[in-house]
Amino acid sequence: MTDDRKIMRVLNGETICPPPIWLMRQAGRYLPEYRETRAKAGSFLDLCYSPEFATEVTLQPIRRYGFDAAILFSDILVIPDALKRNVRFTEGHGPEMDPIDVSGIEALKPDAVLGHLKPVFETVSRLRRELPQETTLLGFCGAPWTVATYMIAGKGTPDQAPARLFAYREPKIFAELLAFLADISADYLVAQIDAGADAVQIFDSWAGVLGETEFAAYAVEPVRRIIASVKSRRPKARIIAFAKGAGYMLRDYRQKTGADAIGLDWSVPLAFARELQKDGPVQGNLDPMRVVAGGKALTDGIDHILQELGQGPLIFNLGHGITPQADPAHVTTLVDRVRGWDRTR
Ligand SMILES: Cc1c2[nH]c(c1CCC(=O)O)Cc1[nH]c(c(CCC(=O)O)c1C)Cc1[nH]c(c(CCC(=O)O)c1C)Cc1[nH]c(c(C)c1CCC(=O)O)C2
Repeated sequence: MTDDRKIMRVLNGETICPPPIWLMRQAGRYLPEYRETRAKAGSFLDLCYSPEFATEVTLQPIRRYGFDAAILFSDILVIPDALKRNVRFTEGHGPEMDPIDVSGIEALKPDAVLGHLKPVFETVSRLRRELPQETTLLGFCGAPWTVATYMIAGKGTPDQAPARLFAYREPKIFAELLAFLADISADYLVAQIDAGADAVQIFDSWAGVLGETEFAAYAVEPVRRIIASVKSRRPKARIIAFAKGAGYMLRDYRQKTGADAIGLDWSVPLAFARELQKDGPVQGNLDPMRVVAGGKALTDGIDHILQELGQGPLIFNLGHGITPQADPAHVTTLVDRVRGWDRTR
């Protein structure tokens, strides 16, 4: 019997025409209904830890656009929050937390993490009950490198220099931090899968600031460790790995990490993406600014991706998260255009 979840079929290597679609950050501030629920929920973390509100905002983009996947509403920084790093999201500042040092890393304990994240698993279970059967439910976590960059700087910085510097000065303790984060992230993903997630995505949003040697040690190795751990326990788990900005270093990223599909940002040339697609499914890679611009910038960008990648296993997505300025009507145009694509035309 064929699986009616199209995204799961693509993750298993099938080519589907037109390709299934979801958007990174599809639940978010560009939607008026999100802003309304967000205002009711209290702080951003309150929203993440409220199964009722988190379920509601996850479902909002599914109701509006009928995307082929719903992504659990949460944040990659719930892991440092569960590690008691005093994470806060203040209006206009982006995420902040207490910066960690060597002694702070040595004192980290995994024990209370999964207990703290119980409301997230409750959200996943509710979602699986409420979603249409054909909608793939995606769980996620941040890649250890990306999570560590925020933990060390205590915030996002333009090129995450504090974490790069820390890694050069303290390579041993830094590697220990990444291995620690990899192990709790693997447990976290397994718990999401057990609660009802069909597949999971690992977000390495800051992979692109790493040099070659560091990419191997800090981006590839910890993600490989997570995937090996998850797959040893849940062999049917399907995993998408998204290393933003990694460029040519993606050439053997799938093989080296064991990911089923790889996410591509918009800077990846489509000819190179086609090479990567010979080894398995790819996901991406429309520039989110094309969705803000609309018009010909939007439709040309969509058509180019469909022409170049539509003959192989593709999950249509953006190359990074949709931004608050995007017009919800442009998203309708995007979804209609992808769904209306006919490769024989
Ligand atoms: C680096 C990163 C973070 N969080 C995430 C990443 C990796 C992906 C990426 O690179 O975008 C992942 C994330 N964050 C959020 C989701 C929800 C699911 C979805 O994709 O719809 C997911 C998958 C909600 C969110 N996470 C955040 C918001 C906006 C906060 C709000 O609503 O007030 C949302 C909807 C806050 C957040 N969280 C983070 C930042 C840097 C910010 C501030 C930037 C911003 O405001 O857009 C950390």
